[in-house]
Amino acid sequence: MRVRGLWKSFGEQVAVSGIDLDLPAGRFIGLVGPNGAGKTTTLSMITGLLRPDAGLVEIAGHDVWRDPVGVKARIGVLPEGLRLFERLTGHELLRYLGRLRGLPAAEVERRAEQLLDVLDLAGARHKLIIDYSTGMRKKIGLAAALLHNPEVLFLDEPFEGVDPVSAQTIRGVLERYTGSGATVVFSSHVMELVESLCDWVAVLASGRIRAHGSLAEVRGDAESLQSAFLELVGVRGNPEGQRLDWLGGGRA
Ligand SMILES: Nc1ncnc2c1ncn2[C@@H]1O[C@H](COP(=O)(O)OP(=O)(O)OP(=O)(O)O)[C@@H](O)[C@H]1O
Repeated sequence: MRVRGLWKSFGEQVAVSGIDLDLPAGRFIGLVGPNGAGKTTTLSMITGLLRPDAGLVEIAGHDVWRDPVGVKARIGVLPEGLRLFERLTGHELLRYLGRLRGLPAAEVERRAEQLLDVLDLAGARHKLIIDYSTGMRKKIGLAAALLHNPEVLFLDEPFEGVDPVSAQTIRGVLERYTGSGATVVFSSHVMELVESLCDWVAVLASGRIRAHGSLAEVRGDAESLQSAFLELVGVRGNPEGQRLDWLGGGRA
C-alpha cells in the first residue's frame, strides 16, 4: 500500500498534514497515536470513506479514488462507530452483505455459519443487531469485513469495548488471517496490544508520521513501545493534573 502527500483539513483544523507511507504486504500493521492524532481520518481516506484534500492512495496497484470498486473488492473495513442494519439479525446481515459482494448464496451461507461459529456468535445468529452488546457488534462487524476474504483488512480500534475473552477470539481470527499471507492494518492507542500483535508500526501525532518501520526499529533502545511512543510524541505525563488541588479526600 502506497500513500503519498495525504492531506485533510476540517475548516481551520488540519487533521492530516502530508502523510507519506509505504505499508508492506502480509504484515500485521499497527497505526498508533494519541487522541486526535489523525488515525481515523487517515484510515477513512485510505479506505475510500473520506475524500482527501490532496494526495494519493494505492492498494495493490489500484488508486483508491480513481478505482474505488476495484479497491473495495480487495479490502475489508471495520470503521470506528460502524453503523449496522439494526433490524436485521446477525445471520441476515451477513447473508445480505455476502449477496451485495456478489458471492454465490451457498458460499455466503457456508462462510456466514463458520464466521458466526468462530466468533462465538452462533447463539446470537437470530438475534436482532439492535440487541447486540458492544463486543458482539465489533465481532459481527469483523465477520462482515472478512466475508469476501479480502487481501487487506483495515480495523479502527477493533478492541475498544471488547472483553478479554472476545479480544482473544478476535486476536485468534486475525492471527490466522495474517498467517495465510493477508495484511491487517489496525489503529489503537493501547501500546501493549500493538506490541504483542504487530510486526510493523507507524506512529502518528498531530497529523504527521513520527516514525514507521518494524516493531524493533520503532522501539529502538526504549524498554517498551509505550516508552518509545511517549518519547516520539513528546509527552511525559500531564503536569496540569497537579493543579487539581481540590480533588480527593471527599472534602467540599
Ligand atoms: N468531521 C470532522 N470535523 C471537524 N474536525 C474533525 C472531524 N473529524 C476529525 N476532526 C479533527 O481532526 C483531528 C483528528 O481526528 P481523528 O478522529 O482522525 O483522530 P484519532 O487519532 O482517530 O483520535 P482518537 O484516538 O481520539 O479516535 C482532531 O483534531 C479532530 O477534532
